[in-house]
Amino acid sequence: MSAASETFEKTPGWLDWFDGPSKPKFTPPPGAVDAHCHVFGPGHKFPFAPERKYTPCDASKHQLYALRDHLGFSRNVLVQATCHGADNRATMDAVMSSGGKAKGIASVKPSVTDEELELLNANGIKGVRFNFVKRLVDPLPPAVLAKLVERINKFGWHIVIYFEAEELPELYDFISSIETVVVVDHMGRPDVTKDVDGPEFSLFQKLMEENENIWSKVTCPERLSKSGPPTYDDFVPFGARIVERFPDRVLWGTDWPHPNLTSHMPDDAWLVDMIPRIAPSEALQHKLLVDNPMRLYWPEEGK
Ligand SMILES: O=C(O)/C=C(\CC(=O)C(=O)O)C(=O)O
Repeated sequence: MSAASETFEKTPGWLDWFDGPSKPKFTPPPGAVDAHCHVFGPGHKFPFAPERKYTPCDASKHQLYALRDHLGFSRNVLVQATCHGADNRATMDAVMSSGGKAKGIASVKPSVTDEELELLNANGIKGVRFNFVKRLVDPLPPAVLAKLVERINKFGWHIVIYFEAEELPELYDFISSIETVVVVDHMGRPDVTKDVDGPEFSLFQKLMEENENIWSKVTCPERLSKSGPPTYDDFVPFGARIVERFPDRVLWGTDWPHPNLTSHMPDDAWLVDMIPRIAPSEALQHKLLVDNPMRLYWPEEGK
Protein backbone atom coordinates (compact mmCIF):
# COMPACT_ATOMS: atom_id res chain seq x y z
CA MET A 1 0.00 0.00 0.00
CA SER A 2 1.41 3.39 -0.90
CA ALA A 3 2.26 5.71 1.95
CA ALA A 4 0.13 8.42 0.38
CA SER A 5 -3.03 6.31 0.28
CA GLU A 6 -5.80 6.84 2.77
CA THR A 7 -5.01 3.99 5.13
CA PHE A 8 -2.06 4.31 7.45
CA GLU A 9 -0.07 2.19 9.76
CA LYS A 10 -0.17 4.24 12.91
CA THR A 11 2.27 4.53 15.72
CA PRO A 12 0.64 3.47 19.02
CA GLY A 13 -2.28 5.84 19.30
CA TRP A 14 -2.37 7.30 22.76
CA LEU A 15 -5.24 9.55 21.74
CA ASP A 16 -7.30 6.38 21.34
CA TRP A 17 -7.15 5.55 25.03
CA PHE A 18 -5.88 8.57 26.98
CA ASP A 19 -8.82 10.22 28.68
CA GLY A 20 -7.27 13.66 28.68
CA PRO A 21 -4.98 15.82 30.76
CA SER A 22 -5.71 16.82 34.32
CA LYS A 23 -6.20 20.45 35.39
CA PRO A 24 -2.95 22.40 35.87
CA LYS A 25 -2.32 24.05 39.23
CA PHE A 26 -0.89 27.09 37.46
CA THR A 27 -3.42 29.46 35.92
CA PRO A 28 -2.09 31.17 32.79
CA PRO A 29 -2.73 34.92 32.53
CA PRO A 30 -5.70 35.98 30.41
CA GLY A 31 -4.83 35.88 26.72
CA ALA A 32 -2.08 33.25 27.07
CA VAL A 33 -0.75 31.70 23.86
CA ASP A 34 0.32 28.09 23.35
CA ALA A 35 2.97 28.92 20.75
CA HIS A 36 4.09 25.43 19.74
CA CYS A 37 1.60 22.71 18.88
CA HIS A 38 0.55 20.64 15.89
CA VAL A 39 -2.45 19.05 14.22
CA PHE A 40 -2.18 15.72 12.40
CA GLY A 41 -4.63 14.72 9.70
CA PRO A 42 -7.25 13.44 9.88
CA GLY A 43 -5.40 11.21 7.45
CA HIS A 44 -8.43 10.52 5.26
CA LYS A 45 -8.81 14.26 4.65
CA PHE A 46 -5.25 15.54 4.86
CA PRO A 47 -2.98 12.64 3.86
CA PHE A 48 0.43 12.40 5.47
CA ALA A 49 3.40 13.12 3.20
CA PRO A 50 4.87 10.23 1.21
CA GLU A 51 8.37 11.29 2.30
CA ARG A 52 7.51 11.35 6.04
CA LYS A 53 9.69 9.56 8.55
CA TYR A 54 6.90 8.76 11.00
CA THR A 55 3.15 8.38 10.93
CA PRO A 56 1.34 9.83 13.91
CA CYS A 57 -2.21 9.08 14.92
CA ASP A 58 -4.75 11.70 13.93
CA ALA A 59 -4.82 14.73 16.23
CA SER A 60 -7.54 17.12 15.21
CA LYS A 61 -8.11 20.83 15.51
CA HIS A 62 -11.17 20.05 17.66
CA GLN A 63 -9.04 18.15 20.17
CA LEU A 64 -6.43 20.92 20.13
CA TYR A 65 -8.92 23.70 20.75
CA ALA A 66 -10.60 21.69 23.52
CA LEU A 67 -7.16 21.27 25.11
CA ARG A 68 -6.51 25.01 24.79
CA ASP A 69 -9.69 25.78 26.73
CA HIS A 70 -9.09 23.04 29.27
CA LEU A 71 -5.60 24.31 30.10
CA GLY A 72 -6.72 27.94 30.34
CA PHE A 73 -5.09 29.25 27.16
CA SER A 74 -6.63 31.62 24.63
CA ARG A 75 -4.68 31.15 21.40
CA ASN A 76 -2.43 28.73 19.54
CA VAL A 77 0.46 28.85 17.12
CA LEU A 78 0.35 25.76 14.94
CA VAL A 79 3.66 24.53 13.63
CA GLN A 80 3.65 22.42 10.50
CA ALA A 81 5.13 19.02 11.37
CA THR A 82 7.31 16.99 9.04
CA CYS A 83 4.81 14.13 8.72
CA HIS A 84 2.74 16.49 6.55
CA GLY A 85 5.77 17.58 4.52
CA ALA A 86 5.16 20.82 2.64
CA ASP A 87 1.43 20.16 2.31
CA ASN A 88 0.17 22.76 4.77
CA ARG A 89 -3.54 22.05 4.40
CA ALA A 90 -4.10 20.46 7.84
CA THR A 91 -2.35 23.39 9.54
CA MET A 92 -4.15 25.94 7.36
CA ASP A 93 -7.51 24.31 7.94
CA ALA A 94 -7.00 24.53 11.71
CA VAL A 95 -5.80 28.14 11.53
CA MET A 96 -8.61 29.22 9.22
CA SER A 97 -11.31 27.69 11.40
CA SER A 98 -9.98 29.10 14.67
CA GLY A 99 -11.88 32.38 14.50
CA GLY A 100 -8.60 34.31 14.57
CA LYS A 101 -7.35 32.50 17.66
CA ALA A 102 -4.60 30.61 15.84
CA LYS A 103 -1.71 31.48 13.55
CA GLY A 104 0.54 29.06 11.71
CA ILE A 105 4.07 28.25 10.70
CA ALA A 106 4.37 26.51 7.33
CA SER A 107 6.90 24.26 5.65
CA VAL A 108 7.66 25.07 2.05
CA LYS A 109 9.83 23.58 -0.65
CA PRO A 110 12.30 25.77 -2.56
CA SER A 111 9.98 25.31 -5.57
CA VAL A 112 7.09 27.07 -3.78
CA THR A 113 5.51 29.71 -6.02
CA ASP A 114 4.88 33.33 -5.08
CA GLU A 115 1.15 32.65 -5.43
CA GLU A 116 1.37 29.85 -2.86
CA LEU A 117 3.27 32.09 -0.48
CA GLU A 118 0.65 34.83 -0.94
CA LEU A 119 -2.11 32.35 -0.15
CA LEU A 120 -0.38 31.17 3.03
CA ASN A 121 0.20 34.78 4.05
CA ALA A 122 -3.42 35.75 3.48
CA ASN A 123 -4.60 32.93 5.72
CA GLY A 124 -2.72 33.30 8.96
CA ILE A 125 0.74 31.89 8.22
CA LYS A 126 3.45 33.96 9.92
CA GLY A 127 6.63 32.08 9.06
CA VAL A 128 8.35 28.99 7.74
CA ARG A 129 10.10 26.21 9.61
CA PHE A 130 13.58 25.00 8.73
CA ASN A 131 14.20 21.56 10.16
CA PHE A 132 17.69 20.14 10.62
CA VAL A 133 16.74 17.12 12.74
CA LYS A 134 17.86 14.18 10.65
CA ARG A 135 15.49 11.64 12.20
CA LEU A 136 12.66 13.84 10.89
CA VAL A 137 13.89 15.14 7.53
CA ASP A 138 16.68 15.17 4.98
CA PRO A 139 17.74 18.77 5.70
CA LEU A 140 18.06 21.29 2.88
CA PRO A 141 21.43 23.04 2.47
CA PRO A 142 21.69 26.45 4.16
CA ALA A 143 22.37 28.16 0.80
CA VAL A 144 18.99 26.97 -0.50
CA LEU A 145 17.28 28.08 2.70
CA ALA A 146 18.95 31.50 2.49
CA LYS A 147 17.15 32.06 -0.84
CA LEU A 148 13.85 31.20 0.82
CA VAL A 149 14.58 33.72 3.56
CA GLU A 150 14.94 36.42 0.90
CA ARG A 151 11.57 35.46 -0.60
CA ILE A 152 9.60 35.47 2.64
CA ASN A 153 11.00 38.74 3.94
CA LYS A 154 8.40 40.79 2.12
CA PHE A 155 5.66 39.27 4.26
CA GLY A 156 7.38 40.16 7.52
CA TRP A 157 7.49 36.45 8.33
CA HIS A 158 10.00 34.85 10.64
CA ILE A 159 11.91 31.59 10.58
CA VAL A 160 11.33 28.78 13.03
CA ILE A 161 14.36 26.56 13.22
CA TYR A 162 14.70 23.08 14.70
CA PHE A 163 18.07 21.48 15.37
CA GLU A 164 19.83 19.41 18.00
CA ALA A 165 22.59 20.87 20.17
CA GLU A 166 25.40 18.96 18.48
CA GLU A 167 24.49 20.60 15.15
CA LEU A 168 24.79 24.15 16.45
CA PRO A 169 28.54 24.61 15.85
CA GLU A 170 28.01 23.79 12.18
CA LEU A 171 24.83 25.90 11.85
CA TYR A 172 26.05 28.84 13.94
CA ASP A 173 27.19 31.06 11.05
CA PHE A 174 24.14 30.33 8.92
CA ILE A 175 21.72 31.11 11.73
CA SER A 176 23.65 34.26 12.64
CA SER A 177 23.52 35.39 9.01
CA ILE A 178 19.69 35.52 8.99
CA GLU A 179 18.53 39.07 9.55
CA THR A 180 14.87 38.42 10.07
CA VAL A 181 13.51 37.04 13.36
CA VAL A 182 14.54 33.44 14.04
CA VAL A 183 12.73 31.35 16.65
CA VAL A 184 14.65 28.29 17.85
CA ASP A 185 12.56 25.28 18.84
CA HIS A 186 13.16 23.79 22.29
CA MET A 187 16.29 25.88 23.06
CA GLY A 188 18.16 23.95 20.38
CA ARG A 189 17.60 20.67 22.27
CA PRO A 190 20.37 20.84 24.88
CA ASP A 191 21.51 17.77 26.77
CA VAL A 192 20.08 18.80 30.14
CA THR A 193 22.26 16.33 32.02
CA LYS A 194 25.16 18.65 31.18
CA ASP A 195 26.07 21.83 33.05
CA VAL A 196 23.90 24.82 32.19
CA ASP A 197 27.18 26.81 32.12
CA GLY A 198 29.04 24.17 30.11
CA PRO A 199 30.28 24.68 26.54
CA GLU A 200 27.18 23.27 24.84
CA PHE A 201 24.54 25.51 26.38
CA SER A 202 26.94 28.46 26.56
CA LEU A 203 27.18 28.34 22.77
CA PHE A 204 23.41 28.56 22.51
CA GLN A 205 23.32 31.50 24.91
CA LYS A 206 26.10 33.16 22.91
CA LEU A 207 24.00 32.77 19.77
CA MET A 208 21.11 34.59 21.44
CA GLU A 209 23.37 37.18 23.01
CA GLU A 210 25.11 38.07 19.75
CA ASN A 211 21.92 38.13 17.65
CA GLU A 212 19.06 40.18 19.03
CA ASN A 213 16.73 38.82 16.35
CA ILE A 214 16.99 35.28 17.75
CA TRP A 215 14.22 34.02 20.00
CA SER A 216 13.82 30.69 21.76
CA LYS A 217 10.94 28.44 22.70
CA VAL A 218 11.48 27.29 26.27
CA THR A 219 9.61 24.11 25.53
CA CYS A 220 9.71 20.36 25.66
CA PRO A 221 10.74 19.22 29.13
CA GLU A 222 9.07 15.96 28.13
CA ARG A 223 11.57 15.51 25.28
CA LEU A 224 14.69 16.91 26.94
CA SER A 225 14.46 15.73 30.54
CA LYS A 226 16.28 12.64 31.71
CA SER A 227 15.05 12.99 35.30
CA GLY A 228 11.57 12.55 33.88
CA PRO A 229 7.94 13.30 34.68
CA PRO A 230 5.99 14.73 36.29
CA THR A 231 8.41 17.44 37.47
CA TYR A 232 11.21 17.27 34.86
CA ASP A 233 13.62 18.84 37.36
CA ASP A 234 16.73 18.75 35.16
CA PHE A 235 14.99 20.90 32.51
CA VAL A 236 14.33 23.77 34.93
CA PRO A 237 17.79 25.45 35.07
CA PHE A 238 17.94 25.53 31.27
CA GLY A 239 14.48 26.98 30.70
CA ALA A 240 14.88 29.41 33.62
CA ARG A 241 18.24 30.63 32.33
CA ILE A 242 16.89 31.54 28.90
CA VAL A 243 13.80 33.24 30.35
CA GLU A 244 15.91 35.20 32.81
CA ARG A 245 18.49 36.34 30.25
CA PHE A 246 16.19 36.96 27.29
CA PRO A 247 12.74 37.69 28.75
CA ASP A 248 11.53 39.57 25.67
CA ARG A 249 12.49 36.83 23.22
CA VAL A 250 10.98 33.67 24.67
CA LEU A 251 7.86 31.69 23.81
CA TRP A 252 6.16 28.73 25.45
CA GLY A 253 4.08 25.88 24.05
CA THR A 254 2.71 22.46 24.88
CA ASP A 255 4.10 20.66 21.80
CA TRP A 256 0.79 18.75 21.77
CA PRO A 257 0.19 16.02 20.58
CA HIS A 258 3.78 14.97 21.41
CA PRO A 259 4.76 12.85 18.41
CA ASN A 260 7.70 10.45 18.54
CA LEU A 261 7.92 10.25 22.31
CA THR A 262 8.89 6.78 23.41
CA SER A 263 9.66 7.35 27.10
CA HIS A 264 6.18 8.38 28.25
CA MET A 265 3.17 10.44 27.23
CA PRO A 266 2.99 13.65 29.26
CA ASP A 267 -0.11 14.96 30.93
CA ASP A 268 -0.26 18.48 29.46
CA ALA A 269 -1.11 19.84 32.92
CA TRP A 270 2.39 18.81 34.07
CA LEU A 271 3.84 20.89 31.25
CA VAL A 272 1.76 23.94 32.18
CA ASP A 273 2.91 23.53 35.77
CA MET A 274 6.51 23.92 34.61
CA ILE A 275 5.81 27.55 33.64
CA PRO A 276 6.17 29.18 37.08
CA ARG A 277 9.36 27.19 37.65
CA ILE A 278 11.07 28.64 34.56
CA ALA A 279 9.34 32.04 34.72
CA PRO A 280 9.01 32.67 38.46
CA SER A 281 7.45 36.14 38.48
CA GLU A 282 4.11 37.30 37.13
CA ALA A 283 5.93 39.84 34.97
CA LEU A 284 8.04 37.10 33.32
CA GLN A 285 5.00 34.87 32.87
CA HIS A 286 3.14 37.68 31.15
CA LYS A 287 5.99 38.31 28.73
CA LEU A 288 6.40 34.61 27.97
CA LEU A 289 2.75 33.76 27.50
CA VAL A 290 1.14 36.99 26.29
CA ASP A 291 3.35 39.95 25.34
CA ASN A 292 5.98 38.09 23.31
CA PRO A 293 3.71 35.80 21.27
CA MET A 294 1.23 38.62 20.67
CA ARG A 295 4.01 40.88 19.35
CA LEU A 296 5.25 38.18 17.00
CA TYR A 297 2.01 36.57 15.83
CA TRP A 298 -0.73 39.17 16.29
CA PRO A 299 1.13 42.47 15.75
CA GLU A 300 -2.07 43.89 14.28
CA GLU A 301 -3.55 43.91 17.80
CA GLY A 302 -0.76 46.24 18.89
CA LYS A 303 -0.14 44.62 22.27
O1 LIG B 1 7.03 18.83 17.82
C1 LIG B 1 8.23 18.85 17.90
O2 LIG B 1 8.77 19.89 18.18
C2 LIG B 1 9.00 17.74 17.71
C3 LIG B 1 8.97 16.70 16.89
C4 LIG B 1 8.13 16.51 15.70
C5 LIG B 1 8.29 17.59 14.72
O3 LIG B 1 8.65 18.68 15.06
C6 LIG B 1 8.01 17.39 13.29
O4 LIG B 1 7.68 16.28 12.86
O5 LIG B 1 8.12 18.37 12.55
C7 LIG B 1 9.98 15.71 17.24
O6 LIG B 1 10.95 16.10 17.91
O7 LIG B 1 9.84 14.56 16.86
